[in-house]
Amino acid sequence: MRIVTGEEMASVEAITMNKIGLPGVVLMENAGREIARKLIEQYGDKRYLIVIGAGNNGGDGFAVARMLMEQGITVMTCIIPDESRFVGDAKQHKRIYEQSGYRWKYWHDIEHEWLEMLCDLDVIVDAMIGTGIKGALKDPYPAIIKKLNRSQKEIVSIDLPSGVPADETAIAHEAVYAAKTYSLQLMKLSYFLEATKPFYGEMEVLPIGVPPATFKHLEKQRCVWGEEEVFHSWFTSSSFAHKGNNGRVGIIAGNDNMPGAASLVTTAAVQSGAGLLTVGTTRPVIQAIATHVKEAMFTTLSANQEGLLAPTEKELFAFYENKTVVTIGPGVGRGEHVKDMVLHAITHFNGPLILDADALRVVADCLDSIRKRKEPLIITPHPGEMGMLTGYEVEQIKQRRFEIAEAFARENGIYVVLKGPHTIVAMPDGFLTVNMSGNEGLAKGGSGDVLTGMITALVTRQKTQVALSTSVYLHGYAADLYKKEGWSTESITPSHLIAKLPDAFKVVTSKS
Ligand SMILES: NC(=O)C1=CN([C@@H]2O[C@H](COP(=O)(O)OP(=O)(O)OC[C@H]3O[C@@H](n4cnc5c(N)ncnc54)[C@H](O)[C@@H]3O)[C@@H](O)[C@H]2O)[C@@H](O)CC1
Ligand SMILES: Nc1ncnc2c1ncn2[C@@H]1O[C@H](COP(=O)(O)OP(=O)(O)O)[C@@H](O)[C@H]1O
Ligand SMILES: [K+]
Repeated sequence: MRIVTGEEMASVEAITMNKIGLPGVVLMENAGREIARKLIEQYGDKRYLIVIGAGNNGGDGFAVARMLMEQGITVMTCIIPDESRFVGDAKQHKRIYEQSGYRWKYWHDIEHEWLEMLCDLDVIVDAMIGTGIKGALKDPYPAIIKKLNRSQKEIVSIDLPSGVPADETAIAHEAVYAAKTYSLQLMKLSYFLEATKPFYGEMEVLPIGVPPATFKHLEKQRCVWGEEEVFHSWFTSSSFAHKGNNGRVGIIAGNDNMPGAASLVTTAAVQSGAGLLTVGTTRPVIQAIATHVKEAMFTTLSANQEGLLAPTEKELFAFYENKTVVTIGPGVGRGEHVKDMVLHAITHFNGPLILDADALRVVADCLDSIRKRKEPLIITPHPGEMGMLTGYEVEQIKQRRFEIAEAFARENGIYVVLKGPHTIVAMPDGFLTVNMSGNEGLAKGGSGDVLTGMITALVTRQKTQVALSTSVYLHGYAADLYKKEGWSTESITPSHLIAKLPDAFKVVTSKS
């Protein structure tokens, strides 16, 4: 499922109409039929108010109103702008509605009896503004939206909650708080942002007949990576595989005060299929974790007086030998020692390199070396770490996460896993995948270490993009499985996630 901005949606619709030859009125008819069908399925024979704006979103509203009325359902249709404002497909659908014998009223004529009207209606359909919103909301929309939001009625928005932009533009005005949003054909980007998602309520995508052939014309390709994609992209190990085929994994993690991070990343990698795994860490960390990570081998790396890893060049070269992937970061602590180690791996390790947690703090200083690197480099920042890398405030990262992740991946030729609800994976060529699994049970120290372990294991056995997007999906899905079993999200810990991986991984062999 693709994710688009308003402009991108308009561009695929334009190709549908102008090149493929499917008229806009037909798309609008399809939208009306799908939405009316859904409304009847969800709410049945209730009393509806359809609130219509002057653009094509309003045109959808006329189509929905007509189709509900054709079923004998009670509908009150009201329009906000002067009727002369309707043009094109919306004008055509207004005409079809009127020629079918149905009536509408002006909003300003019914406004004074709004409170009485509320007693006689159950569902409000918001067909005021969709992807065509421009700038700050103009009168009378803010006041109308306030009224609708206060009505305590079920509001269903067509395509977008009116007032919410489809893209990453911040909203500084009123917007409809919908109980449900029926998004037309493709998902809109603002659904994935913390500031705008709450306006959507429950979101469902309804097909309106835009041919998939048009999607390849989209300049930016963004997709949801879910169960279907995980299943179809998975490359199964051969039954003749030996441990060497499943990756010789090296993880540099932990410090004397943080053995837990090393333990979580390692256990998650083992549980995700790593063939041979070596942990490079301090002696005390090895003593602390060796008994419960039985499958791992250990290499003692030098530490400084504070118990932080400070491996010598010789130790690092020896560590890279025969490794098909190296991961650096979880629990390594902060300090100069980290920069030396990370820069060394960027320059001298000839394989996929994953940088996480404390290792990310030094990435901004290593960008010249990163750009020269040939093998894949993967970073896994949360918004705070992404802020450090790019110089943006955390709030800016959250608001413009698609744009920032994509730009950073492209400019530096790397893979960016920008974590948080709806984690984004950005590829060096600008392709983005977005995750829909996971819940607030993951918002705990150590969850990121588990994800990094999973990525480490998968990167040597799958295409890099598949390994990253699939790890992110399964990581969140493991948390969702607990929720489905009735666990409270408070009780889900990173260790539980690892214990659930065998169930989560069932997705790669069979669809539920
Ligand atoms: N034939 C088509 O073009 C199709 C369009 N579709 C629908 O059309 C929508 C997009 O249509 P449009 O591009 O006409 O745009 P919209 O109908 O989403 O919005 C444009 C209308 O909103 C008003 N508006 C914009 N910004 C405003 C602001 N800040 N304050 C107050 N009013 C504002 C404009 O004056 C105009 O009347 C989609 O969301 C979808 O619902 C679908 O029916 C598919 C077919
Ligand atoms: N509310 C949430 N919903 C979904 N996923 C979440 C949520 N909060 C955190 N996560 C996920 O949990 C992980 C947390 O990683 P991170 O912040 O690096 O934690 P840590 O450094 O403590 O391991 C990421 O994969 C993130 O996407
Ligand atoms: K709308």
